[in-house]
Amino acid sequence: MKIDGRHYRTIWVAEDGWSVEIIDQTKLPFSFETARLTTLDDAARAIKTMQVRGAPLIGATAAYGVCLALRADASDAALEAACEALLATRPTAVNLRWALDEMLAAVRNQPRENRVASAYARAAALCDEDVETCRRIGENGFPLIREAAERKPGETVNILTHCNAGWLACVDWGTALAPIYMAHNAGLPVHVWVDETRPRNQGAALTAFELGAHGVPHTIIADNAGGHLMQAGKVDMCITGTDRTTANGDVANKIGTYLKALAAWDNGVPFYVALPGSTIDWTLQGGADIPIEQRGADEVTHMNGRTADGEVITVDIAAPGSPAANPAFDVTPARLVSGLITERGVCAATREGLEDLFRNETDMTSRRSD
Ligand SMILES: CSC[C@H]1O[C@H](OP(=O)(O)O)[C@H](O)[C@@H]1O
Repeated sequence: MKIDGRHYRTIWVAEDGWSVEIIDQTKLPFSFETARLTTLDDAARAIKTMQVRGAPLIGATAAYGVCLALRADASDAALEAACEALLATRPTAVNLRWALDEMLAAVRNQPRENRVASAYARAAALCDEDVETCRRIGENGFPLIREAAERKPGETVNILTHCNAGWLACVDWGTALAPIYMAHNAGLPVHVWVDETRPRNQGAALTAFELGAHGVPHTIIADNAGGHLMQAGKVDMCITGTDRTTANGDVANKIGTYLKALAAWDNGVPFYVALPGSTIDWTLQGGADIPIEQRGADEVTHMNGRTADGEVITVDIAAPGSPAANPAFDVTPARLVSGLITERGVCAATREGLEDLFRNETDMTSRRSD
């Protein structure tokens, strides 16, 4: 998408033809900075520290992490070690495993002298595919917003989203935000309630940043305000992303998603989840088996922010010495999901719905377990 009129993806190969540039999302929204990855360790660190985040972008970064590793050593042992190191960075987003499977399939049977070129070609193709996939998610989700607008002519369609599932979570377009961009671009009156999304504030810092940059009307809200707004009839639908959706339609997403889905269910508000096929884990038959990342307590007890004189600092926000727990994701059962918006269409959050859309993808032979 565009930043100050210039088009960006979230990740790209630098002019030297081999190092990898990313938008450093830990600097947003107060500073737009890029970072250059030149080694496997750089790529692993970028994922682990959330310089890049979001399931599709984590996968894309891991793909280029394999490229950087093979430049240093294209042996079988180095390839396996690189995939193992990257897989260990964050456990919940299945796109990480999916992307590594794709890279292994592209290079493992290549002679060593061809591996680097094959890896860069596959990584570039994964990024191009993600852009097209997310664009199609936008196209397939757009009618849901248009129909909501037709039900309330002349009024604004209010959509609640949680965390960041926009173009900053992908290579471009995004998943949950893609239909919103399409609707805005088509002139539909949309407004987005943006959950701040504690503790890392991806909503307040990233979703608000990218919606503002694109001119989409939005309001940041405390995570705990969504249910109240739904009770007041101020939310027409919810659309979130997902980091891993199981074969039966259970959805792992940023912590707090489940509570929004419960509030939506209680208030008759449609709750949609947008995802690419690469986020479906066909090896899991239910959400109870999804690994939930436990991140550091400091993310809960501390907050980054900008002071009045423009300095970005980290402050304590909790009673000193109190322990804190930080599960980074939760699982929304399929029964609370109104529909899954994918690049192949919209389906029910059921095995049948997913298999109807992804029939040729359900072959388990190409999927490794975590
Ligand atoms: C399109 S995937 C976006 C997904 O990823 C976020 O998690 P994180 O920021 O920790 O990588 C969140 O769950 C979003 O819904």
